[in-house]
Amino acid sequence: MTDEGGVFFLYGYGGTGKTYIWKALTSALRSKGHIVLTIVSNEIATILLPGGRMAHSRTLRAILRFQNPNTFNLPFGGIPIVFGGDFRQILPVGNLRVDELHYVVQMGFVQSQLGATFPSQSLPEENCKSDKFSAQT
Ligand SMILES: Nc1ncnc2c1ncn2[C@@H]1O[C@H](COP(=O)(O)OP(=O)(O)OP(=O)(O)O)[C@@H](O)[C@H]1O
Repeated sequence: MTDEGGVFFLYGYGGTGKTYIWKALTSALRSKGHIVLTIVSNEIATILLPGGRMAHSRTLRAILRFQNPNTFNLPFGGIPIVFGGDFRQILPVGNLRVDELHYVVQMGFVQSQLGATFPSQSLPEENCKSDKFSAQT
């Protein structure tokens, strides 16, 4: 990651290494003195990330209030943001099947005008099927 910031999206099946990358990123940035907010969508996920906090309006308002005249036109005012997750793990909504929900969210977010402006990285499914990590952990 450069010092220029940006918005990124990290995506992959369960067990492919998303949390591992977020933890590594968070530790690397905090060790350099940067402020990193780890915001998650459900209570259980707060224990997975160091300093994890539930997303709520107060947190989001603080992010959206950030103003820098030099980066005014950039998404989120130029704050570096790494979105991520696995849409297959979203809890059921109404009568939608998991694969339908996954499709709806992906189309609405990744394919949106905003989603089209930032790089999206998908972790390979083989990561979770292989035992290549188990020898190292
Ligand atoms: N690059 C890596 N090197 C070593 N171990 C790794 C690496 N990436 C992931 N792992 C290990 O693989 C396992 C699964 O990774 P992780 O929990 O990050 O996956 P995940 O995509 O966040 O899964 P989930 O979506 O189910 O939360 C963990 O035990 C993690 O420590």
